[in-house]
Amino acid sequence: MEIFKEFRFEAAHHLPHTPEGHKCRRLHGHSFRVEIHVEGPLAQPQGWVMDFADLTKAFSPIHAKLDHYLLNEIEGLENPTSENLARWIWDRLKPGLPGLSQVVVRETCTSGCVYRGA
Ligand SMILES: Nc1nc2c(c(=O)[nH]1)N=C([C@H](O)[C@H](O)COP(=O)(O)OP(=O)(O)OP(=O)(O)O)CN2
Ligand SMILES: [Zn+2]
Repeated sequence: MEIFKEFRFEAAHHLPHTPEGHKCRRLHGHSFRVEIHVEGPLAQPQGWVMDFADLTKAFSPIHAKLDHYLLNEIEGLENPTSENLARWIWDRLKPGLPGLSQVVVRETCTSGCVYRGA
């Protein structure tokens, strides 16, 4: 069984490796949405994989590092594409959340990335 929780944060970024004149080379912002998925058996008698509140606790320090920051200034996010951000989040969550199965980053309503650890 797999559960997920969605989190939101506001942040600015620019993509320094895009060609001259590319719109994403300019500083701009997004209302990012991040889904954290965890897979595992149903614990009994609770009848859940894990408490959604524990997902919130696990994501909370990461949220604090991202929300209302310029992502390019965060160590490891100097090139903050959706792909790099998804992997950055995964690397920080996985040690404390062994059942982590998927990180989804949505940059806009129509663009995003799914990372499953490889
Ligand atoms: N593979 C990736 N491509 C792009 C990324 C990325 O992280 N990974 N990021 C961007 C920009 O950050 C941009 O802000 C989002 O891209 P895009 O979907 O092109 O934005 P729009 O909402 O303007 O798209 P339209 O659907 O064309 O309006 C670019 N590419
Ligand atoms: Zn962008």
